[in-house]
Amino acid sequence: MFGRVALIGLGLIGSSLGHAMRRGSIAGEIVGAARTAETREAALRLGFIDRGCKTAAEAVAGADLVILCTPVGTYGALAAEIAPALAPGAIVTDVGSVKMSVIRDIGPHIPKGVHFVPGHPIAGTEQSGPEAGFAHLFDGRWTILTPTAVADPDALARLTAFWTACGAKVEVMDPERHDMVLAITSHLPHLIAYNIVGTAAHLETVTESEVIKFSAGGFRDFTRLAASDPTMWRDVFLNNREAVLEMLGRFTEDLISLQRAIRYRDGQALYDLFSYTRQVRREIIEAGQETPLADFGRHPGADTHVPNARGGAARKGKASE
Ligand SMILES: NC(=O)c1ccc[n+]([C@@H]2O[C@H](COP(=O)([O-])OP(=O)(O)OC[C@H]3O[C@@H](n4cnc5c(N)ncnc54)[C@H](O)[C@@H]3O)[C@@H](O)[C@H]2O)c1
Ligand SMILES: O=C(O)C(=O)C[C@]1(C(=O)O)C=C[C@@H](O)C=C1
Repeated sequence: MFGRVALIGLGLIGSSLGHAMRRGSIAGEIVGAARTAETREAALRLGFIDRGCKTAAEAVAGADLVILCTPVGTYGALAAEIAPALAPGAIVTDVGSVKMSVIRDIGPHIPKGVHFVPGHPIAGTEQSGPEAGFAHLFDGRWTILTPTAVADPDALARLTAFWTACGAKVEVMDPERHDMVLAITSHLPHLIAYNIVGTAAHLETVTESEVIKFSAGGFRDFTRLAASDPTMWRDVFLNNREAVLEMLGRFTEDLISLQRAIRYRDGQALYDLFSYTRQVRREIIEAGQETPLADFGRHPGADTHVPNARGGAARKGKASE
């Protein structure tokens, strides 16, 4: 499918892509860029690259497809570094968890004749580094592509075929909508996890009690998310600031409603919400995670107001409507 693919960053996502490319015989040669010899050696030993380079500029020379797999805060400097070395006709893409900032940071550096199509696989774990990857990470999961208005249709089609060959289902989305959707479905859950684990750990320290030792399953589920890579998530929150703050505002309002329901012993309100959320979970499982992305944000009785794919506004009413 591609003669030479350059992976910039050989952590969880870079290594998983390398393994997936091997599995599907997608690339003639996989070149990987990592700053440390230790990472390059691990990648060669694990067999998901053919050649390791110390710099990104070295790795992209002669590549037909270049995939940035580093934290989103690095993209501007990396794009500036690789720009002069990119081959004419190459496709540059990324896997970053935020899309507006990626377009802002990479877009201006892309030379004429090189095609830029941003992307984001909605698949991952709390692990990081070259040992963390595996070939089936993307199987049956969504990858969202957010081409700009000037994107080359052929490059978009080739990248769609690439992700499909890696096992993913592909959806094209407006980058602004992507950032709003992911703010509520991925970024906020991580923020909540970081916060609750931090609060519990602090409580344990100040009360000198064994809060964490006796932690229940619910708390342990949060600790998995809260173990995710600090650099990656720092960059996500700094680069999806507006959308996360918007969703955090809505979340806080809903949390205060719950607080009031508990204070005023409004069991019906609690029961109604918990029944609804249980149904959401069942629908996701029944759909085998195939719940359309456009369906997020439904809430019983809520006047949920979600920007639609064209940047306009789509109102969603009660779930039963
Ligand atoms: N972890 C997930 O669940 C997940 C899922 C989807 C997308 N993403 C996105 O994928 C990207 C990579 O995340 P990951 O989970 O693979 O992280 P990771 O920490 O496992 O890997 C990132 C790698 O990039 C390297 N790196 C950092 N700066 C670099 C630079 N300037 N030049 C070269 N290498 C550099 C790091 O040393 C590390 O090996 C991020 O943009 C993240 O937002 C992550
Ligand atoms: O499953 C996990 O551990 C993840 O955090 C993966 C997850 C997510 O929130 O679903 C995290 C960040 C991404 O950009 C995409 C996927």
